[in-house]
Amino acid sequence: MPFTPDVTEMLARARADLRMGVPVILGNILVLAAETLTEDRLAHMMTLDGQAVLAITARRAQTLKARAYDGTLARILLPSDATLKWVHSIADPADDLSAPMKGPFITGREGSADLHETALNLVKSARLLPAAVILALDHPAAFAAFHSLTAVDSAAAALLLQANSPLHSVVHARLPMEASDAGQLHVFRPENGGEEHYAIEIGRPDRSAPVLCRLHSACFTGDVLGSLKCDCGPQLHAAMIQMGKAGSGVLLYLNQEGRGIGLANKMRAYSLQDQGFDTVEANHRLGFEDDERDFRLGADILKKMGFSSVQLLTNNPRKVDMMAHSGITVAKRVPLAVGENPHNAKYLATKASKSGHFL
Ligand SMILES: Nc1nc2c(ncn2[C@@H]2O[C@H](COP(=O)(O)OP(=O)(O)OP(=O)(O)O)[C@@H](O)[C@H]2O)c(=O)[nH]1
Ligand SMILES: [Zn+2]
Repeated sequence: MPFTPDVTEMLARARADLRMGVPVILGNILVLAAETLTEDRLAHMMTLDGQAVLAITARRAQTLKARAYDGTLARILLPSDATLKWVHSIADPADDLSAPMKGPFITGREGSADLHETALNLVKSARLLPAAVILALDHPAAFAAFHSLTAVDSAAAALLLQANSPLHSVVHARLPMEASDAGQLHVFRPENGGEEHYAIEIGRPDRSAPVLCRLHSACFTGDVLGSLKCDCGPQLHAAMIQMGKAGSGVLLYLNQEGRGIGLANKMRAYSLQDQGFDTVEANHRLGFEDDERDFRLGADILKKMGFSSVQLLTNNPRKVDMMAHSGITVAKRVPLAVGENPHNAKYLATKASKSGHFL
């Protein structure tokens, strides 16, 4: 039926619901994001039949010393007297150092954890802390209808959450900039209701030759505020100036703030960095991988714009590999080492030693 939302659209609703603290139904489980859970909803859930669990990633479980029987995740059984503070202290590492004794935890290993994994991917895609309170329901459809909850087919959701959503060009217009007065800004919108991404085209690059290209991930703190904690702002500006001088180039501005964890989680990571953890350790303590970005969308945008070969301005080997795997030839890697200062020297050293960045 043309008016009925499809699974992609239901997933977008589910993301919005979870961000507001509204539970959603995935297959036969009830999912509540730990970050946005409220006292009322937790209390109501505890009146329902069944054993609720708090699903966290194996990364977070490692910090908490909870057994992760399910590979990528752990299912901590909710005790009958579980409080909101208990849930939050497991999901959020903010007070790990001041209140380290959180366990011992009893973790589940019965049955499949596939739905729990999909639920965590959904919560991550909503840019929330990767932790969810989950309860299996006997009659999910009736429960969803009674409480007006968004219900999503779990198998289709699992596939969609792994896939790269198709992007569509929305508009492009002339934009004279300091780096070049022959600029154009293109806006691309994904079908899944996620963040838009931008391409800044400088000059009229020849589509049949390798274009000077930068794949830049959004960094509000570095790009806009001039933060000294990273090198993003200087890299953005240096790349634009280099393209301006060369007379042509394309800069992809991908809205993947905080290496794909979102600004709120990045600020949580910064707080942990102030407690002494490096950029990679901070992501892990929050329950994320080092880098949650999907660079395939950069290759998609280039193809949509008619490019097949790039001279890539980067120090990140993953970006080079992804281009090659996605059918874009990297004719040359152009190093982009700018913006080192006393505040970010350790951050840059960690990227080189732990993430394999070229120096
Ligand atoms: N999670 C997290 N993200 C960070 C931190 N510092 C910077 N970022 C984010 O890291 C991303 C930096 O992206 P890029 O400029 O593409 O940098 P890169 O992956 O090092 O690759 P190149 O600059 O191309 O060499 C941005 O999304 C920033 O918001 C941090 O300490 N933690
Ligand atoms: Zn940055």
